Amino acid sequence: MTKPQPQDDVIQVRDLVNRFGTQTVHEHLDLDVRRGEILGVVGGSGTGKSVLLRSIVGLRRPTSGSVHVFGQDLLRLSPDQRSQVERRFGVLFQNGALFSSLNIVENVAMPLIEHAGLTRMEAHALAGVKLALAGLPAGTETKYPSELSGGMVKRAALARALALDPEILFLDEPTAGLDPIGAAAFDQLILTLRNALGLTVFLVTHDLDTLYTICDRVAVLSQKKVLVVGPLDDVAKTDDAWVQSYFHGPRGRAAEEAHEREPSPEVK
Ligand SMILES: Nc1ncnc2c1ncn2[C@@H]1O[C@H](COP(=O)(O)OP(=O)(O)OP(=O)(O)O)[C@@H](O)[C@H]1O
Repeated sequence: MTKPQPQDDVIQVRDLVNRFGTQTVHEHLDLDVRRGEILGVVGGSGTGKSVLLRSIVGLRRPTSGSVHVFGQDLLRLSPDQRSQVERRFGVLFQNGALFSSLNIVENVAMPLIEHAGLTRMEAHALAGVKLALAGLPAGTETKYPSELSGGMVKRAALARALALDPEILFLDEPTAGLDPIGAAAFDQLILTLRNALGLTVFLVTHDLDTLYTICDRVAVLSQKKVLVVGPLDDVAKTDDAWVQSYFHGPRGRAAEEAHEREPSPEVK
C-alpha cells in the first residue's frame, strides 16, 4: 500500500505577525500554498494582502512568525543562498514596475544579464521568447513602457517575471486597471502558463471573475488572519459578513452566473 504523502507545499506561513507602529495587520496568520495550484488571495482593502505577499517574497521582515519558500526561510539565508531561492520565483507587482528608461526587451533582458550571467545578445534573444510567451505582439520590443497600453505593460512585466523560468509566480492585482476583455485574456494567459509550465501561482486580487475562472483555491484575509481557505464554492459558504457580501452581492452573483454559463475547461 502506498504511504500517504505529506502535502507538497511550496510556501508555508506560520504564526505570522505584522505590525506597523500600533497597527496590527496580521496576527498569528497561517497559510500553505500547494505546488502547482493557483491560489487567489482576497480580502477587504487594507486587510494586508500586499503585506503578506511582501513578507513571503522576503521584501518585508515580519514582526514575528516564519515564512518558508521551498522549505527555506529567506531571511535566514546568506545573500548567495537567498539569491538562489529568489531565482526560483517571479513577481509581478501591482503597477507593473518596469523601468521607464529601458525599452521592453531591455526590461526583460535585465534579470537574465544580472542573475543568469547571459551576454546582452543572448539575453535579448531569450527576452524575445519570453515576450512572445506573454503574448506581446511582435514589434513592441523596442517600445518604451510609456508607449504601451496598460494591458501590454502587464504582459511585458509578466514576461520579466518569467525571465528566469520561475517555479512560483506572485501576482499582485494583475487585472486591476484592465478592461473586462483584457482582464479575461490575462486570466486565460495565467491559466495557460500554469498548465504548460507547471507554475504555482500566488495571486492577490479583487477580481471575482479571476477567482471563478482560474483559481483552484481561495484564501480570505479577514480579522488579521486567513479566515478560510479552500475551493471557492466552500469558501463562499463561510458564515462571515464580508464573505457573504463579497461573493453573494450583485458583483459576486454576476461573476458566478457568468462562470456557470461558460465554465473554464482548463481549471484543474
Ligand atoms: N510600509 C508601511 N508602513 C506603514 N503601514 C503600512 C505599510 N505597508 C502597509 N501598511 C498598512 O498595512 C495595511 C495593509 O496594507 P496592504 O497594502 O497589505 O493592504 P491590501 O489588503 O493589499 O489592500 P488593497 O486591497 O487596498 O490593496 C494598510 O493599513 C496599510 O496602510
